[in-house]
Amino acid sequence: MSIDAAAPGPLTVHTVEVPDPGDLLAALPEQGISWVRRGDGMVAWGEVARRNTVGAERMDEALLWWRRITRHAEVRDEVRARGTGLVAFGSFSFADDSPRGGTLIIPRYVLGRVDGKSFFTVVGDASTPPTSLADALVGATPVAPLPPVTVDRGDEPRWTSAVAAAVARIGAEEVDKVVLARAVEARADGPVDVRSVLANLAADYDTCWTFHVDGMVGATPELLARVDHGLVTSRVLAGTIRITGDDMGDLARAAQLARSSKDREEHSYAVHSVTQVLAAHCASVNVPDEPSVLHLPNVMHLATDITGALSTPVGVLDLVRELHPSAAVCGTPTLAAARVIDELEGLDRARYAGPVGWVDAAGEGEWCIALRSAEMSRDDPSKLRLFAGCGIVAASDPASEWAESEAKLEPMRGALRASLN
Ligand SMILES: C=C(O[C@@H]1C=C(C(=O)O)C=C[C@H]1O)C(=O)O
Repeated sequence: MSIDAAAPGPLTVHTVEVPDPGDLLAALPEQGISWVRRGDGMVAWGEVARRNTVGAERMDEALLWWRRITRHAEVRDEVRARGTGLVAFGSFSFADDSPRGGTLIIPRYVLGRVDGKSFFTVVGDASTPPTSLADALVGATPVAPLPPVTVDRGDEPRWTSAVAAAVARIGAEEVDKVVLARAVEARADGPVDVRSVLANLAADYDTCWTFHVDGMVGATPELLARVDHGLVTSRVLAGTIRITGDDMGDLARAAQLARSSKDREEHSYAVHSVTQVLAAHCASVNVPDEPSVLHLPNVMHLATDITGALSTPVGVLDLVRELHPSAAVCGTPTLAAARVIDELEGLDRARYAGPVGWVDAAGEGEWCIALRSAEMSRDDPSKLRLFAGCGIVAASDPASEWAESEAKLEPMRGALRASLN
């Protein structure tokens, strides 16, 4: 089943090079789209068309729609770099049965910077007059400062008993690994301007992808799939410790993380699930023998960058469809883990832990997993729902997993400058 926006007539797309705009997020009008990492990437605003889908076929339907539109578009691309020409941004629910489904959005304007080149794209139809960047920004409102925000603490006994139940199900050999998540409500004294949240996330988590697509906002470290000139890359994260601020102690704990058999086991499931999918589409896949340790301001993760040269004619969204849900956010084996999640979690994850990213007309693009994130309420701009989850294996301890989930909530709580309720 799908909810279709009227299919637009043939689109005309024009990308030009522009002088470096400086801070991309500072240029973003209210409610815009963000895909920014280390200061580069894209911001986008206005909406030419969107496709909302729900159900198990949500990504397939969105992809078909996208292919139909790109086939008919007239594109004049004077820059020819990553993200230029016609692009769509999207976000999809974690679960097949989530009413939040998924969406692909074609924005009217895209401002981007990649490899030192800045570009501006305008999407319209044959009757759209030429628009400069300055024209496109007319009427943009200044960023509203954040009102005071409080965040719930969450129900520790309930969640830790779900973790204990998951450990028991693993002990009973029903699953090897399962990822359990939880959500906390954030409430502000007034409307939250997503741009101040994005600015804080980008400042604090520069190496993560600071995203905002269709009300889903966050700074994720996990790359599900990037396709660039036929080369596919995926960054698998699984196995986590929190940063304490004591540098020597944290370094020792990083070394411990790299040796920990519990974390290595959790990590290997996630690497295996991604490698299997990529191997079906690449002549060879490069998987480092040992994971590295990724340092973020709040946590450290075991990380493996998997790469391959595509040997079948698939695009990034085909890969995303096959990779989701990876063992990093669901578990192993996938179907059994999804069932345990359904039974123990008691949560609609909505777009959390689902794919978020962008795709271009050639099917290339970059998609991450929507982690360290929050869903903004559609009805009330002063409400958000923050999510975090943890991979549970046989050796998991419920209290440590709670502490880990707290650390994973930190990016969004920090970006909201929230106090605990
Ligand atoms: C589920 C989350 O993170 C995932 C789970 C991890 C783990 O359990 O070690 C690490 C990174 C992510 O793959 C989250 O941030 O909410």
